[in-house]
Amino acid sequence: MSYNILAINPGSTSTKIALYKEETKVFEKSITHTAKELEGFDEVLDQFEFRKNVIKSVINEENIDVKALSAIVGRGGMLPNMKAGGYVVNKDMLDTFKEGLASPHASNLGALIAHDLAEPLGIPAYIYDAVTSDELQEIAKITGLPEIRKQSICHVLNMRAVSRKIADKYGKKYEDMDILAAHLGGGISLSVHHQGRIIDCIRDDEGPFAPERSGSIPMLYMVDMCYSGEYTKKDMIKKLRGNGGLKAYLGTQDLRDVQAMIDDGNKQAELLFEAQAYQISKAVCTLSAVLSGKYDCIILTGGMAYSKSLMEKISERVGFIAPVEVVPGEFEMEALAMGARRILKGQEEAKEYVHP
Ligand SMILES: Nc1ncnc2c1ncn2[C@@H]1O[C@H](COP(=O)(O)OP(=O)(O)OP(=O)(O)O)[C@@H](O)[C@H]1O
Ligand SMILES: CCCC(=O)O
Repeated sequence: MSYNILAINPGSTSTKIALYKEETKVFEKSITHTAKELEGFDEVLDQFEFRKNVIKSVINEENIDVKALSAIVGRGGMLPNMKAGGYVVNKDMLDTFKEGLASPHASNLGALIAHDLAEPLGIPAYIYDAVTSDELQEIAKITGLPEIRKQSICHVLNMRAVSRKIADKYGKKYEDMDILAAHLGGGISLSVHHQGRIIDCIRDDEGPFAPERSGSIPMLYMVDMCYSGEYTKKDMIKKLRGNGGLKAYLGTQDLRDVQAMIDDGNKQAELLFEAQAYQISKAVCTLSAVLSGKYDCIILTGGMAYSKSLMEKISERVGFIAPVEVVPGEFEMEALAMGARRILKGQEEAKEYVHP
């Protein structure tokens, strides 16, 4: 039996769509959404019809025979109570989104749209390796306040996909490797993979600043800003995700622009580039303690991993821990489709989501 899988990935500034026939990508398209296009939507879930129509247009343009689809898989969002791997999009999951129990994130639309498109076709809708998949060991969940338990949030989908690729390269099973991975995209997160499980992570709000995110800030400054009366909660969250990091300093979240600024002699851009490498390296070193420095490798992935100079600066600082593997870009569409394929082939069981 051959499987045709449609993968959809709603991101903060784009919607990606891909069709896989078995392991082969038939096409992939990324539709960029301008800030102006999205500014009319108050909440992420308000973008449902807009994003769905974008996907439907691509389906029409690419002449996809939807009747031949075996399943639709969406990127999993900020749902509570998730483990890594695949889930069937069920009623409990849809209710959880509709009741606003998932923090806002564009990927929340993945499940909703996948379900809406799959239901009339009588095929399953899945999500895979959701952002909030949480398999942290107990000790990693402790914070300094008893009322706050750390919840895992990281680029699970890409970091697990790249880790599997590196395991292949090493001729080993992913489940037999100890890997420290850093996803360096518009947002940055890092994770420790031990026996196929992410047992600790550095979330995007507790680590390095990123092209469009503030990363961690000494907390007393944040408390002062929150209570200054100048900012709403929404403003503050936008500083954390969307308007922080390189963008806040230099007006661009594109590392290539920053590199061009440096070439033009911009000293602030140079300092920020150094600081970006410095903070990422410190985060890698922090996580290195989780497995007492014993890692098969460190993986640097995501869009920023295309920057040779950034990779050299980080490798110089962290290479003493383990070999550094640079895997530029992201493999999220492939990871979604291959996850769904494993489920369809019976190699992996899709979990049933339970309302929290
Ligand atoms: N060839 C390149 N050289 C240097 N930097 C690059 C290159 N290509 C992309 N980047 C940088 O990578 C960053 C975006 O990475 P990526 O595309 O992985 O992020 P995203 O998908 O928007 O967000 P996220 O990965 O957080 O979901 C940007 O700063 C971009 O400028
Ligand atoms: C760190 C959460 C994942 C994302 O921002 O895409």
